[in-house]
Amino acid sequence: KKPKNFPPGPPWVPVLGSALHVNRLRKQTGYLYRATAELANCYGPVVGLRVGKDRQVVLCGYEAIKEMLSREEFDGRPQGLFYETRTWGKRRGVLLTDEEFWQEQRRFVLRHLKEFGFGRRTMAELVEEEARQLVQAFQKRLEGFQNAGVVMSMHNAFGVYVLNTLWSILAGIRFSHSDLELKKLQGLLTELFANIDMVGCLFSQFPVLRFLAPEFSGYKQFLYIHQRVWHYLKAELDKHKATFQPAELRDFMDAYLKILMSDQKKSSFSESQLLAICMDMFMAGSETTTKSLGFCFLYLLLYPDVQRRAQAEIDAVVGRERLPSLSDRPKMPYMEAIVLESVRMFMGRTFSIPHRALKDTELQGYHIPKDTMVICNFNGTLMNKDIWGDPDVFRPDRFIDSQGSIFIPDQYTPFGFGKHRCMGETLAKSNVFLFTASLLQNFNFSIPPSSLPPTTEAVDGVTPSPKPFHALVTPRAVD
Ligand code: HEM
Repeated sequence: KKPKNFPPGPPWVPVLGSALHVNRLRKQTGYLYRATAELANCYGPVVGLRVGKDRQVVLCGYEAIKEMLSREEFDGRPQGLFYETRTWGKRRGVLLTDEEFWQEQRRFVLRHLKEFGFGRRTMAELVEEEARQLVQAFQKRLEGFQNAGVVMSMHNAFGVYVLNTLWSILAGIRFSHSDLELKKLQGLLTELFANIDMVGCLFSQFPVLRFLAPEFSGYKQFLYIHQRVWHYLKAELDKHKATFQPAELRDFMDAYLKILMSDQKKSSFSESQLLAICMDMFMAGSETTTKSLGFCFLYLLLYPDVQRRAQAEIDAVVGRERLPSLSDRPKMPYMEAIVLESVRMFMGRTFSIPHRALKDTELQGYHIPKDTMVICNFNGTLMNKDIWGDPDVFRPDRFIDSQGSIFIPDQYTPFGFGKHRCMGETLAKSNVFLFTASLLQNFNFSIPPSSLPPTTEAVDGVTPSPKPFHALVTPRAVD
């Protein structure tokens, strides 16, 4: 039964709630974010749903999103089977935990990512090294083809390089592009991301299905992938333990191990929690950044004039003698605006990570009972015509004011805000900036001859991906 004054939405039927209605709309529109945006057109910016056992409220307007993200009673994260299974039987990590446990762990992670986690090398050096490797890999592919160029698959060109910046910080590891185990793992994660949604999946909404239909409900595959990830991380942790030197901490794993060995550690610290943090970083950091880069290059193909303007800026600020560095960033507002616009195009097609009401409360005048899942549909802000005018157009200029400086409207919140704000924003933006600037400095990207322009329709999932696309990559002529 709908609670009194619960946000408006489609009718609830026994057991299924509004699941069939939402599913029908999803099939019609192709995406869950579009289905809920349609519901917002019908019922208003705060939509109330029930999907199986989950009571959900989807927010599609800036006012509602701002209110929810800035109020502490919405700082919970959902509970239940799905959130326990993903961290091997108990809710752990930093991505989907809450209250005191999460506060302690978030504080530790943030401090060590800043102070120590970047290790002996700074984050700038790490990202610059990966950008150099990326450019070299492209140059190698082009060897022998001179000016004719090579047609390359672009939607998956960045995964290993993004992962390397993250993994160097966490565990001091750099993968080679051909590492087979890593490729397998990345493939599994991508598959998982395409098969579940931000709001869970069939077995989390209808838990009995894990017994009745373990394969159909996604439970079996979910369990399998998370076990694979666990084995992968555990093997690394064992290596760290075997070579650990308390006086010479190498990376985040070492810093955490040191705390685990101290007498004063709080009860939220454990070895499984360390593995869960690594997995969360893996999941929150690699797919998001890689897909933002994917959308970035998709739009650069579709908007060659944006590419030319970026290259003119790179030539003027950096020249052609050295690769761009992060210290060039403040002098390159157009490149910075490309980063903001690419992330808008990516996050404008999805939701935030779900929050949970920690107590009975109100939001925008509606009653929200304790434990309701509350989720932001960023499509309602990042792709809103009233805010952006032409949201479907890739126009970095929208982030540049009349003085030529970066201007970011309040409604631009792809990293969330409030207490759960993204922990990897700086790293993600640095990666997108430097990888894109380094490639554009050296190559031109165009639609391959006799191919149609790539579609901007995405593959749905936890986060959207560009559909596979190719670019003709040619070396830039040196003047
Ligand atoms: C373009 C890339 C990225 C985007 C668009 C993005 C976006 C977000 C969003 C919307 C949230 C949820 C905020 C909320 O629940 O209110 C979030 C949380 C989070 N992100 Fe990111 N993120 C990105 C990259 C990264 C990277 C590279 C890392 C890791 C270094 C990371 C780690 C996290 C973590 C750990 C959280 C959970 C924070 C918490 O609940 O306290 N993210 N991110």
